[in-house]
Amino acid sequence: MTAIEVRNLHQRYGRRTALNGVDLTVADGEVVGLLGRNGAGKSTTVGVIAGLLRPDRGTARVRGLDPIADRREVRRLLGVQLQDAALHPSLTVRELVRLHRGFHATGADPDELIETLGLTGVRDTRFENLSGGEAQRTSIAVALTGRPRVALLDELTTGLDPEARRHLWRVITGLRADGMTVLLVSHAMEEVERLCDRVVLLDRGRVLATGTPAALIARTGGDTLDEAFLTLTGGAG
Ligand SMILES: Nc1ncnc2c1ncn2[C@@H]1O[C@H](COP(=O)(O)OP(=O)(O)OP(=O)(O)O)[C@@H](O)[C@H]1O
Repeated sequence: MTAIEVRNLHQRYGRRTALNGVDLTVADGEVVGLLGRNGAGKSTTVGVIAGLLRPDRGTARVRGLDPIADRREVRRLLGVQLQDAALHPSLTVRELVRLHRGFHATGADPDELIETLGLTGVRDTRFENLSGGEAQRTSIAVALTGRPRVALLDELTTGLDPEARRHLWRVITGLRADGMTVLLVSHAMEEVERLCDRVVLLDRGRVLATGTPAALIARTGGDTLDEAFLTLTGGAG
């Protein structure tokens, strides 16, 4: 079964072309990194897959379902963590996780999830008073409340301290072992090398390269994914 299938996506914002024919496939159980320079079109792609944005052209499918036409079914399958998630500011971490858990017929135990994300110490703190990293982890907890089969994680660990980042990598590795599929937007190449089976590199709204991290490194003749990224996007030197 294909978890995510994106075909020929085109999206413009006014005169700016954000997506210019993006194709992307994520197999069930795969962890795929979506990489690219700022403005390459990663969040726009995620927005289309999440059903938040109707593309000008092209299609997105989540386990064969249309994110807009089949919104209810897709919501059951999909967990979405967005950059700068706007959660209700005056609710506490625990209230937020419980509230979102209530949107799903089945799902994770809220207190277990709070513990897993390392948020027990701030579970009674309002969202508006959390630190950046705590707010980020709360948005991930909210994305995982329904035990999604497919997760879209947009900048999973941006703004997290090194310990929290490593902790989260272990969380994702564990969820993956349980069969969760992940599309991970990331600028952190170490994270991508550790977590991802495959990467899709976007550049100016097109797929520039795709393959395993090791294959991209080999293809560019460098030693690290950082170098491969810079070589492929023309940013080296
Ligand atoms: N709502 C919008 N209105 C106008 N332009 C937009 C809008 N959203 C995105 N864009 C533009 O579309 C392009 C792609 O943006 P997108 O957010 O998808 O990039 P990204 O790869 O996620 O970038 P980043 O790494 O900075 O998060 C950018 O040029 C951006 O300025």
